Amino acid sequence: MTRTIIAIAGASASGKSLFSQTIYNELVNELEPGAIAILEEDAYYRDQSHLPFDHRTQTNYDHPDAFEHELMCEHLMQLRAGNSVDVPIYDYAQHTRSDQTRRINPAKVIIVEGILLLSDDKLREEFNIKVFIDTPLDICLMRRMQRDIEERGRSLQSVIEQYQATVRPMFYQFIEPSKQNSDLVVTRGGKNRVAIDLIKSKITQILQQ
Ligand SMILES: Nc1ncnc2c1ncn2[C@@H]1O[C@H](COP(=O)(O)OP(=O)(O)O)[C@@H](O)[C@H]1O
Ligand SMILES: Nc1ccn([C@@H]2O[C@H](COP(=O)(O)O)[C@@H](O)[C@H]2O)c(=O)n1
Repeated sequence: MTRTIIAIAGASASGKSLFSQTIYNELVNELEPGAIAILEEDAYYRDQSHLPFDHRTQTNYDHPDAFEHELMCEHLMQLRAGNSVDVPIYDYAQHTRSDQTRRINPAKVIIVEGILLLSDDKLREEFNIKVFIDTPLDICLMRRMQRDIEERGRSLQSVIEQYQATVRPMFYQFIEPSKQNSDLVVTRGGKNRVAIDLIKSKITQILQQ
């Protein structure tokens, strides 16, 4: 069976999760069970349980080295080959993996979302369709502040410091240039209805082949 892997990349808080999740939620009930799956790059942040908490807060989470991309690549190859994989579950408040995993079955269409998907040569080879969510960075920062404080256990001060030290510089060094590797650039993030419908139609077409 041919499987299609769709990558959704872009800055932190650009709307990648909302975009991917909207497509998934709107399709999942009208498709046969197991036709579509969703996978997050964030699940592949390296395990740091061997480090004290204070050290874990100092990690540059926007540099490619923060991710175990080799494991992600291996999992994508396994899914393409028709095998299930056990994906780590990441804990943002603890800055490390939890001891739980989530089983992902080999769906015909797999949506993958994450900040650095298109900057990694090996990972890029696994993607059939590459989308870049292009949201202005000031909008991303506002959304990130709200989300990180409400959902990821952060203080306003820590969001501002991390943004200046790593998030913004790594965006310009790695994420923004990777836009050139995309097939499609989507403006207005997770609520671009035309783009959501286009990807949904493409997925429906793939599943009918
Ligand atoms: N177009 C949009 N309009 C309003 N809010 C949005 C939009 N896109 C995303 N958001 C919100 O911004 C926050 C970050 O979006 P999210 O999808 O989690 O970003 P990412 O996955 O790129 O980090 C979330 O709270 C989300 O609901
Ligand atoms: N312990 C961690 C791990 C990651 N981050 C930040 O998450 C961002 C990527 O996730 P998005 O959902 O926003 O795409 C990335 O910019 C990291 O800075 C973190 O703060 N702490």
